[in-house]
Amino acid sequence: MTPGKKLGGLVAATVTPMTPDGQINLSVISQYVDYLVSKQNVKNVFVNGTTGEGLSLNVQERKQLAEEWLCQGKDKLDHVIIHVGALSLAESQELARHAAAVGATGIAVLAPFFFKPTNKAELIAFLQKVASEAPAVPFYYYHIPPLTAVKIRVEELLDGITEQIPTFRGVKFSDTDLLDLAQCINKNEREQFTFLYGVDEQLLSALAIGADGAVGSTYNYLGQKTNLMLQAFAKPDLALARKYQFLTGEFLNFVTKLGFGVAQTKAVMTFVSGIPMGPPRLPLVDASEEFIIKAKAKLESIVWPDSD
Ligand SMILES: CC(=O)N[C@@H]([C@@H](O)[C@H](O)[C@H](O)CO)[C@@H](O)CC(=O)C(=O)O
Repeated sequence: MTPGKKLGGLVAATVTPMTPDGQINLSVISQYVDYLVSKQNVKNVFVNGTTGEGLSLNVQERKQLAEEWLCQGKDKLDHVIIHVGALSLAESQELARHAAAVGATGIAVLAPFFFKPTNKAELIAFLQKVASEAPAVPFYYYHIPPLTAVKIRVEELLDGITEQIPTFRGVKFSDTDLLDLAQCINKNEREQFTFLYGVDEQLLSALAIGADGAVGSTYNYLGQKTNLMLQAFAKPDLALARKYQFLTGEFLNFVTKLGFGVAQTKAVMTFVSGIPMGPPRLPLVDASEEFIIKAKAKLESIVWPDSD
């Protein structure tokens, strides 16, 4: 890990490799780290999140995964952020303490989504009790209302947040409400929060309003192409940046129509990286053979600007 290096750029929301019989498969994580670094030029990971089926794993499995990513990523990755959100506050606190003990460079927590916080004060109270268990670890709020249905606006949440959560450093913003994101960035620029966008097909729009980077599933296999988009945006060569975004969008649009989620991401990662990611956990079910054939053909048919 690279202590002190500001979080930004691309963060791969890792899938959780599983054996054919559904146990977590720690043995391929070393290979996974090398693949992300060498083939995708991605040196930040977000472990046990949505793509990692974190909420479908038990506490022991989540700890084992966190440890393995931190151990294998030690001298290779810049940031290993561990998602420690859970419906049980006690479990979330236990995971936060563990992430701190094993050297996570950040922890993230989503809003509890069965009994939900109904207002800012309730949400902050929950987040604060988790963050305080890891008082030396940067804390990120994981905003993903399409899955949690907790729609408290982040703009409102951030107002005065460091008074209650001194370790608060930023947001993983997985929502399409770019007005909310823009207001967060506009108001908090001077506070140096980090805003990582989580809707991969719209990343360029988020960059335009000032996002520092992105966390997402596609950076597992389109990281290198998306890095080229980031470079084009920084240059700036907006026409080129748009081309990358449109092509990523073309792929996601295609697979979304076939039915696309974490199971399908695991299948795509398996055929792109050659690392067996295994099946997802119920209630998710394996991607169909038809999906795999069509998604592979689509991905291979895309002519990227750098390969023209
Ligand atoms: C709902 C969902 O899974 N969103 C993904 C995106 O990366 C998403 O897969 C991508 O934009 C394709 O739609 C991420 O925001 C999730 C994520 O970062 C995570 O796994 O924690």
